Amino acid sequence: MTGPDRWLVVTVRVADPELLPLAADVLGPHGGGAVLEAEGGVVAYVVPPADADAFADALRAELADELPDSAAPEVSWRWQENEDWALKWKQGLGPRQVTERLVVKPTWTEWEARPGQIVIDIDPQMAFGTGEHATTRGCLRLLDDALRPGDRVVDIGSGSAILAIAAARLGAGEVIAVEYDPDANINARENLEMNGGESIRIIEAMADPVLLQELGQFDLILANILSGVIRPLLPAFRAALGGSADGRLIVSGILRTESPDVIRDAVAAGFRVERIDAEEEWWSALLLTVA
Ligand SMILES: C[S@@+](CC[C@H](N)C(=O)[O-])C[C@H]1O[C@@H](n2cnc3c(N)ncnc32)[C@H](O)[C@@H]1O
Repeated sequence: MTGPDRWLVVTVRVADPELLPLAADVLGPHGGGAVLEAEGGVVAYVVPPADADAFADALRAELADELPDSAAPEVSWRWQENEDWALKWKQGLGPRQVTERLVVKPTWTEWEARPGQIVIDIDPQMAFGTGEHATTRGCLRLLDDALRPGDRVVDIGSGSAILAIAAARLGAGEVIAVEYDPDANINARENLEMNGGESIRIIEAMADPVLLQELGQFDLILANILSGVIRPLLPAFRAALGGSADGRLIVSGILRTESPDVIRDAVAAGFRVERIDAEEEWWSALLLTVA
């Protein structure tokens, strides 16, 4: 495990739990994109700033700007030694069989793979996407079913690149990963190397309609980001799938309570819901393009 000697562990609580994803969106970039739901709110491990109180004040101001007043965000922080943190991760984690074919495991654990099984090694670092989150697992389950050999795939908000790696190992012809967080991408590149994913191209950028248009046409798009990011991008996703006879979009990072709004916008953009995968409070879906 690399990183500083200690982390500033920052927790944001909000009055309305439905606003937690928005709080995560504000906190995420400070913690390299990685946000856990714990301690009654959202938590990020932040590289120690020069002044923790000043950092917390600046974060409070940012939250006040980005969240509705009803959120009433509360920010608290504590220090945690890096060694303990790494150990905590290690002690709690093991291999996870996500589908018949797909297994995700930390490198220090063993898994005896059956013929045809795909084992992805991901060490928990600062990037989101270890298989420990319900949204990642939802995407992997839908992807295992939806991917066709030779597909051109883009993974939007790739984090650790776990979904991009799975797509490549399931037989995609070309995979592009888009992620704006440089720290996540350092981790993602290590993961590509560890999993034979060197052919996957990582684009370090904010996904927007212009970038999507530049990247060309795809058969399958993966987007495990927050619903607030996904909804405005749905028309651009639809356009990027327009050249495929069989365009598929897998979305996640959506709370069950947010799913009606996502479905409404997806239908308006030219999709229909093919399959839903819900785990805990999270909702993921495979959407198909309609003519
Ligand atoms: C919930 S994580 C998903 C990581 C991984 N794909 C998975 O399924 O586990 C979302 C990631 O999207 C990135 N992200 C959020 N909005 C983005 C945008 N507009 N463009 C590129 N990356 C974005 C975040 O930095 C974060 O790493």
